[in-house]
Amino acid sequence: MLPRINFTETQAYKYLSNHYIDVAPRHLKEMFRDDPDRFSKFSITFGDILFDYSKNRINDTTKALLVQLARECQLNDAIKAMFTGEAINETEGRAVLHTALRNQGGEPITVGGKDVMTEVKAVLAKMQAFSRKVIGGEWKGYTGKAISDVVNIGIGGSDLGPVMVTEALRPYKNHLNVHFVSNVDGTHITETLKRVNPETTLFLVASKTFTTQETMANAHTARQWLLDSGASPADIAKHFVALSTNGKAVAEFGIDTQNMFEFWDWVGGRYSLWSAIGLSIVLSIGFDHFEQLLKGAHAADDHFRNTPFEENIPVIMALMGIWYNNFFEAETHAILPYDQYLHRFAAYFQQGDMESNGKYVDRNGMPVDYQTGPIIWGEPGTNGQHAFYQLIHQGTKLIPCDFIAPAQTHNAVGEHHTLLLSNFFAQTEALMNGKDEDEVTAELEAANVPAEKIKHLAPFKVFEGNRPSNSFLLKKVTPYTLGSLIALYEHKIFVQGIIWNIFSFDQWGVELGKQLAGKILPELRHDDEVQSHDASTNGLINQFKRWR
Ligand SMILES: O=P(O)(O)OC[C@H]1O[C@@](O)(CO)[C@@H](O)[C@@H]1O
Repeated sequence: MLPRINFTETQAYKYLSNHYIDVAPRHLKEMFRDDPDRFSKFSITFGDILFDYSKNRINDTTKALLVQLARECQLNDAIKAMFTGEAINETEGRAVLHTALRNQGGEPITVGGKDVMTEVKAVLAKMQAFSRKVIGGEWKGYTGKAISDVVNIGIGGSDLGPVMVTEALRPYKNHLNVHFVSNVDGTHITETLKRVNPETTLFLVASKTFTTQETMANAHTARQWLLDSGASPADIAKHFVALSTNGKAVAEFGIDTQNMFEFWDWVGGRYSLWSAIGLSIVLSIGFDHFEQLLKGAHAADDHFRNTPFEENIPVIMALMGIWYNNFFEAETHAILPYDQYLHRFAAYFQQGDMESNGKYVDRNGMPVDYQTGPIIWGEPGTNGQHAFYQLIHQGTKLIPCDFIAPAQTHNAVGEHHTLLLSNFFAQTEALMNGKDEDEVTAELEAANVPAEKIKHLAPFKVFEGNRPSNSFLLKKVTPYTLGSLIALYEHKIFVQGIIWNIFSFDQWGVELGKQLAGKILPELRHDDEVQSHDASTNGLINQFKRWR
């Protein structure tokens, strides 16, 4: 069982609350001026990843107190509980073992007295064998042609991870075209089916529960599309495989369970890309690269499990986030990858973080009286600079940012990468240093702006600075480094959930909307006016009926 500690009642929290009063007014510019070792002190190199957290509003005391907070919240015990398969997802009575999916250590990991590594390895072998047949052209469609296109039908954790990884690792992709359909909006499946040939298309129905409304609707539409194209029911097996924990529902859909790639209840949907849900990744980049992704994640697991908190990247990431979330009252956290291939990285962690820690009830079942999970958002740089950086630089909200960039690009054209990286370095420097009134005035004078205009203009051109950021510099985005980076973020989320005394691995909050949609659906299947809801919902539904 996970500890039940209210972090706001710990000694560390009390010290941090007082410390905040001292350190909050200090400017990062002064902190760097007063401590020449600041960068070396507050950065960690982990393989080909440099994590620089020196541009945070902290000093040695802050770091020590935050680490003490982690200790007082018994984080070590919680880490052991997760890695050893304890049922830490207590409301669902499940272990949380996405780490087992990428375990390279060879040691057994038991759930319910059974070593799960046997099954994990068996499914990986099945994925490897299957992908070889599809990529190699041995797997044929109903007219005897090789597969050219793969369509992953899934949503949430059965979509976002595969999308993010296949996009991030585009430089490693093979000849197969991989498509993703997630939304129940008919546009998504319609626009995708326009682009593929039924004879050479393989559908992956990706659903842990195999009951998700959107996925089942899209899968049935795809199945009908195949039949309408001339395939027989017997041909379904050539064009559909299932990625699921629910063999019964897979069989009921009409997919041969021989064509099912299994995973297990101890794999959370938003932590499932390492499992059979990752089959679209394997088909896109090949099993060997997928294995590198797993190995990179395992290396991060090792780092997280065996490194003292002071030098532990996920722990430091988490504690920085708690410092802003619970002491500076920041409400969001921006993830800004300076790498176009990582354009879905922030979206992936919107689910990963917000579905894990968007909770208001603590592990005792009581409403919390402090802030829990932040709002995660972000877009690639440099595009964000032309969209929302105005607010980050000069808005009234404090927005802690993670900047991520590769030292080496996969597309060395002209000096594009140098231009990109110059912006990557400049943005965190600008956020930290800002530009004071003297500097603004000097610039305007140098530009021969008349004094009375300078007086009027200067306030709008001053940047307060002192706006915090983390920087992740990767040597290159490869399957291995990407695997490590994703796992580092996963463990950050875990650490924050432990300290906030919440359960990070269930998601009861997604159920009510689904439940109500299930009640409204039959009301939309006829044209009679509805009066069964509040005036707004009735009004909306009835106008919809008049207009459709
Ligand atoms: O994989 P499946 O069972 O179809 O669930 C899809 C997604 O739906 C949820 O919102 C849970 O209902 C996410 O947690 C999950 O990743």
